[in-house]
Amino acid sequence: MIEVIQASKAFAGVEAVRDLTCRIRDGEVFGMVGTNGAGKSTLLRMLAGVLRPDSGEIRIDGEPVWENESAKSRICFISDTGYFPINATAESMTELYRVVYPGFDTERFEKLMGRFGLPKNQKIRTFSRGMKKQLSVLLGICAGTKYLFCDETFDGLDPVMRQAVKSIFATEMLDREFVPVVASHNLRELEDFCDHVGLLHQGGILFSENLSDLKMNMQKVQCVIRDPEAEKQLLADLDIVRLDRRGSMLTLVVRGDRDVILARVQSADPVFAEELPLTLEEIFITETEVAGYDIKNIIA
Ligand SMILES: Nc1ncnc2c1ncn2[C@@H]1O[C@H](COP(=O)(O)OP(=O)(O)OP(=O)(O)O)[C@@H](O)[C@H]1O
Repeated sequence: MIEVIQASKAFAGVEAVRDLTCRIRDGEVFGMVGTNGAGKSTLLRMLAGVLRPDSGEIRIDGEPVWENESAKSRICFISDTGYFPINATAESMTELYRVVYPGFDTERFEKLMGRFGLPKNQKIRTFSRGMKKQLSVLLGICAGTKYLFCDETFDGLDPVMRQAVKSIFATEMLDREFVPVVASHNLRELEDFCDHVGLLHQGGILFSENLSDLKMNMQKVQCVIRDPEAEKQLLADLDIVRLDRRGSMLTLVVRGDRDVILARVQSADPVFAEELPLTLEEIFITETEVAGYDIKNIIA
């Protein structure tokens, strides 16, 4: 488990991370989202022991990570830019990784390279952006570390590749201790493979929630209620966090249990009522609006 306890980090007076506390549990894929400059990369670099917090603590499996080789040996960090030496090939990168990560699984790497159709001996500088990201992920997975920190590594991967990475993550999590932490701007991309999501804004964390709990506790319903009095009563009874009215059609985002909400809507004798899927993006937009943040500045 990773524990971040009241961590802060400033650069020349800019508070990149401010008094941030959160936990990343084993057995979960943790997604980190937020605005530009929210502090995601700074937090990831502190988690990886690359940056030292000005105050507060970062603990990996109970040990402080800063200047702790034992904690760091459990971490592989893929930065947003993905560093490859100028003439590097995938083959030469494996040599480098084998030195840094004694548990690097060469056989698995070669299998995955074949599955992804990536060339082993072509200069990486000639790869497309997406191919470089795929290679970074495969190197990171095969490093064999318990924790894999990915900074915007998945932004720009196509849906088929995202699905492939998701299934590899799932296999790794079944086979060994593996805890991926993925920072991204794109809620839709994260929704595909995260169990838990933390939303950062201006150096702080707005929410850190289990994705299925988030979804279970909020519902979206579209309905038309004929009787104005029944409609008024329905709206008064439900814990509505967002209401959109187009003519007689109501679209409601409601906090609470799905069955209870749907039964209450039915009891208002609707002409029409339908449950709609709620995306992670909508949940965050709603939650952040409730928290008083201007969502246009939060979701990139
Ligand atoms: N080395 C640095 N020197 C000075 N300021 C920095 C440095 N690294 C980060 N910052 C500042 O800290 C704040 C947080 O930056 P950070 O890169 O952590 O955000 P981010 O959430 O990853 O942003 P983005 O989504 O745009 O990549 C920003 O205001 C940034 O300018």
